[in-house]
Amino acid sequence: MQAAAGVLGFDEALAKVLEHAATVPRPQSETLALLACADRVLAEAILADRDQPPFDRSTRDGFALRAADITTPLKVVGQIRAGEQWQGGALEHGTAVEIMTGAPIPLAYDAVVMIEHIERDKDSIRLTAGRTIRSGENIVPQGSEAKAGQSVLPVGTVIEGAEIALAAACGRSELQVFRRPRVAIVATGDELVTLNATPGPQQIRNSNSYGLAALVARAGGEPVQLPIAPDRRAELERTIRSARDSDLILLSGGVSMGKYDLVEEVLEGLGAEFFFTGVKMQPGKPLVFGRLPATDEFPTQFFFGLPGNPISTQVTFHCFVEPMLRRMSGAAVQGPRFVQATLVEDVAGRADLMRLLPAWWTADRVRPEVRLVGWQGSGDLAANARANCYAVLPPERERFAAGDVITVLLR
Ligand SMILES: Nc1nc2c(c(=O)[nH]1)N[C@H]1C(S)=C(S)[C@@H](COP(=O)(O)OP(=O)(O)OC[C@H]3O[C@@H](n4cnc5c(N)ncnc54)[C@H](O)[C@@H]3O)O[C@H]1N2
Ligand code: MOO
Repeated sequence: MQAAAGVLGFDEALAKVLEHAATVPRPQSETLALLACADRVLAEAILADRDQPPFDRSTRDGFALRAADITTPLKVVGQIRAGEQWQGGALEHGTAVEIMTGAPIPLAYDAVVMIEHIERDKDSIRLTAGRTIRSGENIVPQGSEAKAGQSVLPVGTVIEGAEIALAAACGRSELQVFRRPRVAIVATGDELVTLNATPGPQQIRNSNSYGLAALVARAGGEPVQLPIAPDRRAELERTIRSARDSDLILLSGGVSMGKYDLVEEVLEGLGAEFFFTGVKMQPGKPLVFGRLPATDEFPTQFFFGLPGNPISTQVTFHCFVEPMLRRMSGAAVQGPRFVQATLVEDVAGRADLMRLLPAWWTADRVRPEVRLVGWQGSGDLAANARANCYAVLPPERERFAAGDVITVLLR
């Protein structure tokens, strides 16, 4: 049964989700060991604990010197390795010091000449003909990357390798990160059986709960798989009530036109507000997005009723659930990851809806290309696993030709 709310175009539906995502308050925080912070979101700004670099640093193996001195041969009076400091006393005009990449520049000098750009004769060096050197060349000045006390990473940053390396450079072995939102996953359908059961000939394994759990974890949430809810009002309602202690509910199945598609009816009975009950897209048309009201026990709670067809479930997750979840995990509001690629074959679009078809995207540097993988429709998990993206074919255009640059949804 359909609840009272509209079917929206893709962009309108996405805007609706992002608008509600922006109202979600940031979660509580917790402190974790640095490496346990991967894929989490920063709940504190990371400050540089000292100047970066902490000294004027040589970026090349070569010779430190005064740039203005190199018009004549210079005398090499010593060397400085990374981790050392020049201890050799005053450095007169006409001198140079051999220096390694990463070593501190002596105060008296203002440039480093690469070893490849000099000619050496015993203790004397001179610039190879045709080479020049300017003051400051091959030196990164102290504090030029960050000054001590300066924020180098703001609250809300998703932590990956780059951020972990920077936090480590700032001496941080622990970070304050946001708690992961708990996401209840409820698969509905009388035909579904659990993974450890042997399915009867007409039964279907509940693959959606597993696919969703993996996607939730990757998007920064903590998946909570609830038992399969059969297509009976009372049991469905009981399962949804048992999910009220989570931050978000994802239901799969039971949102289309069938006699036993009860999800919206049961949510409506619980006082749900619906923001949309369908999106002009394929797969994923019956997608439902709404919010349950606060009760004495629980605050308001967003839910998505995802279409049961497994590819519809996954595509709608990437487009709509992931942006909401990223926000709930404390990150800035951001939409799905779209890139562009050249289509290598002709493909049919649909006038009335946006198609998102399983496809293979070659991440080529010069000319990324995309081709459809071929599928049997929105239940085809094997085709979905042969794909690495979805080719996006916007409405109001019935043909897309080989050579057209189109949008691709990454996953
Ligand atoms: N008369 C119409 N029929 C259908 C329409 C329509 O507009 N008019 N829409 C179709 C579209 S599009 C989709 S998508 C499906 C979505 O239906 P439901 O969300 O109600 O999903 P179910 O009917 O429960 O299941 C559909 C399909 O997916 C399989 N499924 C369901 N849950 C799981 C799970 N947890 N793991 C694996 N597979 C699952 C289920 O067995 C069905 O084969 O409706 C179309 N019909
Ligand atoms: O959208 Mo249904 O999602 O086409 O199978």
